[in-house]
Amino acid sequence: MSERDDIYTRPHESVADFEFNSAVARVFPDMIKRSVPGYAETVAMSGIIAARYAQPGTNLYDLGCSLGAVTLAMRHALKNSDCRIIGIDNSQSMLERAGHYLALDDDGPEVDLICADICEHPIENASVTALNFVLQFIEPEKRLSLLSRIAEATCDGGALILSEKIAFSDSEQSIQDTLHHDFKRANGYSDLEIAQKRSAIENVLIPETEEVHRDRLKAAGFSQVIRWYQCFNFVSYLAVK
Ligand SMILES: Nc1ncnc2c1ncn2[C@@H]1O[C@H](C[S@+](CC[C@H]([NH3+])C(=O)[O-])CC(=O)[O-])[C@@H](O)[C@H]1O
Ligand SMILES: O=C(O)C(=O)Cc1ccccc1
Repeated sequence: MSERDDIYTRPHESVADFEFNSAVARVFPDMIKRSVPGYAETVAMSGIIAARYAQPGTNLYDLGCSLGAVTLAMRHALKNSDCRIIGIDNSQSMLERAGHYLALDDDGPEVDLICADICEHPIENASVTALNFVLQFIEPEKRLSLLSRIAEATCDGGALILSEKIAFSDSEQSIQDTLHHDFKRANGYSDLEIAQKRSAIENVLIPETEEVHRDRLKAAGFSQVIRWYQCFNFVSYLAVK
């Protein structure tokens, strides 16, 4: 169903900043699977975690839902619940495709797909929120306010699943970068594709260290933060209110 990601195969004189446009939406499942180590596990376990932390009569959010992979995992994991699942993304191209995937697989609780900026859209009555590889694309100065609004909207005992590409403060950075690039190469990306994608995301995907993430999650109002998954420089945290 998804086409192969060939967006950076040809040489570009100057590489434009990466954006979630229709060309990216078209190849997205292939792109994310070949670019993010552990992506499939992160999505599947987000469903398992959501089922554990969901509370009756609440909302489950998938913020920056793209094609709705986590939305679908939550819906499968919560088949007989009265929760509402809300997927939000500001890319119309992504949401249109998410709508098709959801229509093909409509078993489980109701899902709303909303085209909006997650930094602006209200979040309310949440028990579980997934922010899966999205905070890294939000301007750093807006990140605390988004996480604080999520924490504020989350009921006691509710949770945030935060998945991110992270940065390291020491020599671990170059080891993790090398292994990540080896992963991409093993998945069929050429050195040119890897280099051009790296320039495209340089100014838009801004990773931070684990320490910054943990301190900010606490400052936002979450009482406990655990790292439940890591594959190279891609990490997933569970933050419980
Ligand atoms: N301000 C914003 N408001 C709304 N959406 C945004 C914003 N900024 C970026 N996005 C959206 O966040 C998504 C990031 S992809 C998430 C993968 C998904 N979670 C998955 O588990 O498959 C991750 C990646 O491509 O590395 C894109 O769909 C953007 O349009
Ligand atoms: O970090 C990278 O090198 C990536 O390619 C991650 C990524 C995956 C999908 C869209 C944008 C960035």
